[in-house]
Amino acid sequence: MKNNFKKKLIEIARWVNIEIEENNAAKYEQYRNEIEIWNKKVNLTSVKDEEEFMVKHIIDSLMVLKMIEIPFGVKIIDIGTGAGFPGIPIKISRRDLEIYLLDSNKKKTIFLENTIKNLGLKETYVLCGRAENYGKNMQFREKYDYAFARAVSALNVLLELCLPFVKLGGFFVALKGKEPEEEIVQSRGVFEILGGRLEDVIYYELPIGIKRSLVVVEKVGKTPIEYPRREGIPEKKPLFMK
Ligand SMILES: C[S@@+](CC[C@H](N)C(=O)[O-])C[C@H]1O[C@@H](n2cnc3c(N)ncnc32)[C@H](O)[C@@H]1O
Repeated sequence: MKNNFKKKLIEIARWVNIEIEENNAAKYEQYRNEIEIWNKKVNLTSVKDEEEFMVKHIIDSLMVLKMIEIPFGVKIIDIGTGAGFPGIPIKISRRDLEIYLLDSNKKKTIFLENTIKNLGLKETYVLCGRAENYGKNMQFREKYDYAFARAVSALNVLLELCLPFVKLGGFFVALKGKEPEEEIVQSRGVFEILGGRLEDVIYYELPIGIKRSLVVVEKVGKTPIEYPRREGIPEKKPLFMK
């Protein structure tokens, strides 16, 4: 029954010490309903089960707020946001944040525009296009306090796509699986090339025992202007140190 959604979400979130307010739970329900409707025509998620949706999409996104102290009112970009993860759940819980949702898939960005309007989320903006192109545009380059990315690419590729957006002193946070170590080793030297420094790896567990991690990278130097390379190259020829 629909009314159970809010109660169930609040309860599941409490298993991992996340407190969801009743009115925000209603927003999450509305968001889920939007996804369900649009999923018939746009491939937004393969997660159909309600509880799985709560855990793998909503709670997993909110874990970022639980694990990292994000200051009031900062500017965030979610790169390869898809249906809005982690950006939209983060915005629902933290209305003070200014959120940019970037994705290259036009249909997904139409869904996002529509959903933001229906949910009444302020200071939430949708960018349609490739991270490689936006990252070269001075209007967006080194303008964000935080960049997030979940399920987009391997870490060495993500560093090239995401670090250009981050201000000096800001952070790029990659939402990764339970064993990010191999990707971190593969990214050795790449952090430095792009002006990053591996700050922390945070491990956590979702309510149904799924293990995940956050790779936190601080922006300590400017990203050289030749990065990101042109569209498709970061993925095709990831930066790699021998
Ligand atoms: C597997 S989905 C993940 C979506 C969401 N972050 C999540 O965790 O559910 C990856 C998304 O990244 C987008 N994407 C991949 N490469 C991109 C790029 N270079 N620039 C912008 N978006 C990109 C795709 O269009 C897709 O929507």
